[in-house]
Order: sequence, then C-alpha cells, then structure tokens
Amino acid sequence: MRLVLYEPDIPQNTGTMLRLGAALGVAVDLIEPCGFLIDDRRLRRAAMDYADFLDLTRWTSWRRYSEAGHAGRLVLLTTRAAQPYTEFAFAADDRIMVGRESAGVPDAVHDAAGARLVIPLRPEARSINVATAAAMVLGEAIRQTTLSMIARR
Ligand SMILES: C[S@@+](CC[C@H](N)C(=O)[O-])C[C@H]1O[C@@H](n2cnc3c(N)ncnc32)[C@H](O)[C@@H]1O
Repeated sequence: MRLVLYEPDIPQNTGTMLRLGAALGVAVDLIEPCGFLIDDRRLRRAAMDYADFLDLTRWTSWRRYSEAGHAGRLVLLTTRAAQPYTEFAFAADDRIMVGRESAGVPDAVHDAAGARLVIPLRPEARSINVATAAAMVLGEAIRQTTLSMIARR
C-alpha cells in the first residue's frame, strides 16, 4: 500500500499525511510541484517524531511519476467518482492517490487511474479535508488487506 499526494497546496495537510504514512507504515509518493516551498529536512520534520519511519519518494512531476514503473493499481480518491470506497476490494499493493486541495487532479490524471473512488457525503457537502479523506480510505484499505492476509494463513 502506498499513499500518493498529487501537487499538494497546503503544508499542514501534507505534514499530516506524511505523519499518517510514517505512523501506519505506508510509503508516501509526493508528486511536485507543491503549492509551497519545501526541502527534505522540512518534509521529514513535518512527520514529527516518526520521521525515521517515513518512506518518502519525491517526484518532480506527474510525467516523471507516470513514466516510472509501479506495482499495483492507481486508486484515485475524487469527488467525481461514482463508486463508494466502502464497496471497493483493495489490494495490498494499491497506490491510493489524493488530489490538490484547490482543484483535485486534472483530467489526464483522472483518466490514468485504474479505479476512482468517492467518500459519500451528504448532498450539501462538496468535499472533506484531503488528509481526512486519506485517513478514512487508508483505514479501510488496511482493514481489508490485513483481513485477507489473515484469511490466507
Ligand atoms: C478538498 S478536496 C478537492 C476539492 C476540489 N475542488 C475537487 O473538486 O476535486 C482535496 C482532495 O481530497 C480528496 N477528497 C475530498 N473529499 C472527497 C470525497 N468526498 N471523496 C473522495 N475524495 C475526496 C480528493 O482526493 C480531493 O482531490
């Protein structure tokens, strides 16, 4: 399982997701440019006490990321999806991507995803915080894949 951050805009959200990945043992791919200036030291500090556990890969662009070989499906979290994340069968090597706080992801990235999932919200709500979305879906993905590992034993 990996968490993929697409061009994040807000450093606090990025820090929260780096800490989440570090603490859960989920590797993080950061696709730049970010909407803020950041260096490796600051990124690691954002993961707080868990920086030593942070498995972070930085990519200079979506093109670089998409041209590199990756195992597993790219699973995009987007408000434009029809399939609820709770009805999706996750695999241990899925790459779960979240979009920019300001604009989600462009159509090319949307189309490149192997699956697109929505967190159902009440009709009046447009979206939730990106780090909250990441935590909800990673929680479900880890629950499912941990259960399937136990079932295979
Ligand atoms: C604040 S939202 C982006 C809102 C943006 N205006 C849009 O239309 O995509 C930031 C990211 O959080 C995730 N997200 C937020 N709410 C979501 C939901 N209800 N379902 C799936 N993903 C969601 C998505 O990855 C999204 O790109």
